[in-house]
Amino acid sequence: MNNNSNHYTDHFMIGFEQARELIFDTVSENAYEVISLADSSGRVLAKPIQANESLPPFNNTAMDGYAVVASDLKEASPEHPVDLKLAGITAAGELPSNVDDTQGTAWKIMTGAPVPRGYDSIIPVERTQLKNNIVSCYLAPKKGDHIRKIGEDFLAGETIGELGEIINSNSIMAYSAQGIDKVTVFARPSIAVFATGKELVDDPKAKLKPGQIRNSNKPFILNWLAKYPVELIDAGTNLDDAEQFENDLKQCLHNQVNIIISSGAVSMGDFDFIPQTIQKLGGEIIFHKSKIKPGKPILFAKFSNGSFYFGLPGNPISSIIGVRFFVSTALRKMLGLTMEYAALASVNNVYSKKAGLKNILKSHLKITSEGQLTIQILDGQESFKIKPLLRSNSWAIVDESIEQLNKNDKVEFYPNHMNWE
Ligand SMILES: Nc1nc2c(c(=O)[nH]1)N[C@H]1C(S)=C(S)[C@@H](COP(=O)(O)OP(=O)(O)OC[C@H]3O[C@@H](n4cnc5c(N)ncnc54)[C@H](O)[C@@H]3O)O[C@H]1N2
Ligand code: MOO
Repeated sequence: MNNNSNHYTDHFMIGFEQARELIFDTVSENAYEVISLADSSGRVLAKPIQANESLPPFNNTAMDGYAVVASDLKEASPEHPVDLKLAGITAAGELPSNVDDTQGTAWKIMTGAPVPRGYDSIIPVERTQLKNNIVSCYLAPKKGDHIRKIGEDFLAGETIGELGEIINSNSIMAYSAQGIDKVTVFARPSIAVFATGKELVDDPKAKLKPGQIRNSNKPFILNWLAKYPVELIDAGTNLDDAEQFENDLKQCLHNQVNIIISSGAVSMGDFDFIPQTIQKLGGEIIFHKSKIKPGKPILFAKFSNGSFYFGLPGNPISSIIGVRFFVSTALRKMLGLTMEYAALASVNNVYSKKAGLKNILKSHLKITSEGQLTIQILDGQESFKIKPLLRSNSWAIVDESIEQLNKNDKVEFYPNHMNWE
């Protein structure tokens, strides 16, 4: 029998929201680094970005057509065209020579070309006819028609990227339009992932011996985290060898890995060596056990070198909940993001649970033909059941006190992945 130190936490289980807030408050933001814009998709801005230049940088035309003086064409209509003298032609990328007297003239101009000084509107080429250098105009334009004004999109100096914003393809277009090729972002947190359990088999080709199962938690955890800007370390599978684990953990601490994750060995079993090893190496257990099902025995600890530890319960669904809701919270803080909040959907089936723990349920969220968000609580909620995940795209969160959900009740939910756009 081991002297499991987590007995003392049996009578105290931290609430789900409280645990996540505590993680968010305990963890600090990562250091900054400057990277090239081309490599920045999915990274988080650590410094705001200002527009270098006004855009458009000059007044230009939105149409292929003629720059004209609107007051010359007041009487123009499809039945009574007004003739103007052709004064010149400019393509996009060219600078027009300016005309002294624009009155009574038109300047041929292509989309994107600067509007020559003295003209105040554009008429599209299809509303005109050109013959012998005379432009017949079939339209009375309003002053400013089809002119894209200097600075109408961006003004030099305005903030176009806020601290904590995630860079996506849209931001890459905007920053490229500004000649910005470097961005300051939060450095990727390093995350080491261990699986523990003597019963685990990593080799997919190996035939299972009695008592063995395949390791599914580690592939999930590595894959889930790979969608975010992190540096992943597969720290191996520990076959319940506490001494080996102690050495591996020492190595992680020596390398100042930001987040260390293990699945398994945090509960009440004789080989649940994670809490003791953490304490032996000077780690402070901040909480062990939360009022949730599945995932109750989750452990969060910190080390004086700045590394954080998440001991995820070994049952597959419990380990998912550990990364989806607890590790993710630390990750968000390290990357300068805000906490995530749940959204609401209407339940479309009846679901019963015991009062006491907050349930986090495998669910299928969909948009109905009426445009409503509905959520179905899936069958097979036990924490060892993996198959329902194949239908599951979200997690419904049902409060401690609730014993039954009825059709059309509102329930909080989170998608499987954090919104990262
Ligand atoms: N006496 C008690 N027993 C248990 C309690 C309790 O409060 N009192 N809590 C139960 C709950 S809830 C959970 S969750 C588990 C958590 O246990 P551990 O974190 O110690 O995990 P293990 O015992 O190592 O494994 C649990 C279960 O999960 C399977 N497993 C483990 N790792 C993997 C992996 N990488 N891939 C796939 N499956 C994995 C393992 O074979 C076990 O079946 O404790 C309960 N017991
Ligand atoms: O709560 Mo354990 O995490 O149900 O399987």
